[in-house]
Amino acid sequence: MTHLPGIPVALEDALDIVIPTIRDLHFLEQWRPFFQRYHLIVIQDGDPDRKIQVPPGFDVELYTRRDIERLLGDHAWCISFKDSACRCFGFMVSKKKYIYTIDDDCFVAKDPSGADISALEQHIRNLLTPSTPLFFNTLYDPYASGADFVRGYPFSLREGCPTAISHGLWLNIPDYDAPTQMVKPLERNTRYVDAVLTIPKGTLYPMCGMNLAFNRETIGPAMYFGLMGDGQPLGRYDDMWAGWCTKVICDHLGWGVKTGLPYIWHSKASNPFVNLRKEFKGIFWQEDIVPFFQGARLSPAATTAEACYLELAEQVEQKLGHIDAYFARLAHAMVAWVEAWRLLNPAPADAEPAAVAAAVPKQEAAAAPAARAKGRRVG
Ligand SMILES: O=c1ccn([C@@H]2O[C@H](COP(=O)(O)OP(=O)(O)O[C@H]3O[C@@H](CO)[C@H](O)[C@H]3O)[C@@H](O)[C@H]2O)c(=O)[nH]1
Ligand SMILES: [Mn+2]
Repeated sequence: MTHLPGIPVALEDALDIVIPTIRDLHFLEQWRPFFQRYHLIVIQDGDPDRKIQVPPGFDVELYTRRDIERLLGDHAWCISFKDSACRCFGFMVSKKKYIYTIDDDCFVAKDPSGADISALEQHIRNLLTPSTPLFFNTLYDPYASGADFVRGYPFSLREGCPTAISHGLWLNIPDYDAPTQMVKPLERNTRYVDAVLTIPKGTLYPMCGMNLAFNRETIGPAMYFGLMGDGQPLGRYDDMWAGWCTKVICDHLGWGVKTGLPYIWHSKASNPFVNLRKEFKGIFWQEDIVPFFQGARLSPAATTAEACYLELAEQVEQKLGHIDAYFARLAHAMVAWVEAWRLLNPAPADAEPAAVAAAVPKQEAAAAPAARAKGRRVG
């Protein structure tokens, strides 16, 4: 990968890697050259007493369900259990400016030349260069080396917008929904497309959490992966929910979302029948959810991700509550998430408090346990 002047190839002091897992973490061995210099936050889902194997030499902070309950107290209910959505707890406990999240069945992919892809380096490049959501550049990423804005691109727009999210893709097992997986069980993604695109303002997209990086200081408070898994009617829409909420907020606040490079190698196809059971309500609910987000409007007073998120939570309850009682619970969970984010990331003393108390339903409001997040150091 050719170096971009002024863009660092690593951000070990400014980026944490978040991994949700129900498995041993032997996959890290292949990422060692790329990840060893970073702090890893592992969210161990399922049985908190299971001892997961972590290869030696990594700087790992491990959190189990028991830690989540301990640190969040009565707010812990908003963090999903038995679903990869639990990863968002890692976003909350991190203290770094950037987050990279990856699944434990994702490995280092190779580009067409056969070279290992430095996924993290490409995500850092995507995040540290501007996005172009207001006007589409037909030669893809104008900030990439060997590319630029094409003729007719307004010069007034060439500074671009700050990038909030970098959405990477996957070779081998594509992130298909269960019905598609069932009719195309043998399909593998072998196409390496050498492009990074800004998703235009006003356009939603299906965000996958498998290979994702974002600016935690800007869009982090809205990167809630919803109420999924155990006890919930929905699964495998965790990243979709976060993607729809954050895209509406990025559009409102003038931030950009990029998709494309880097690729990782997704090695394991999860069971399509289990996936269908998790997804099926989402498959028809999303025909109402997507128009809701397409029509969502935020007020000019909402100038932070947190304030935007609370406005969205109210609209979710008002406009999706008729579909199923789940959406009122999800709206309350969105508010509890913001409250929990505040518990672990208190705003600086001179910051303006955004009105939350009014939005938090009494039965789910909670005493604020004094908590500086501390997981168990492993490795
Ligand atoms: O209950 C669970 C199940 C899994 N995990 C961890 O989450 C990731 C993803 O799990 P897996 O690779 O088995 O599932 P996929 O279907 O490939 O995941 C993709 O589908 C999306 C649905 O949420 C998800 O965003 C994608 O990642 C692994 O690290 C598991 O260990 C878990 O923590 N809890
Ligand atoms: Mn997987």
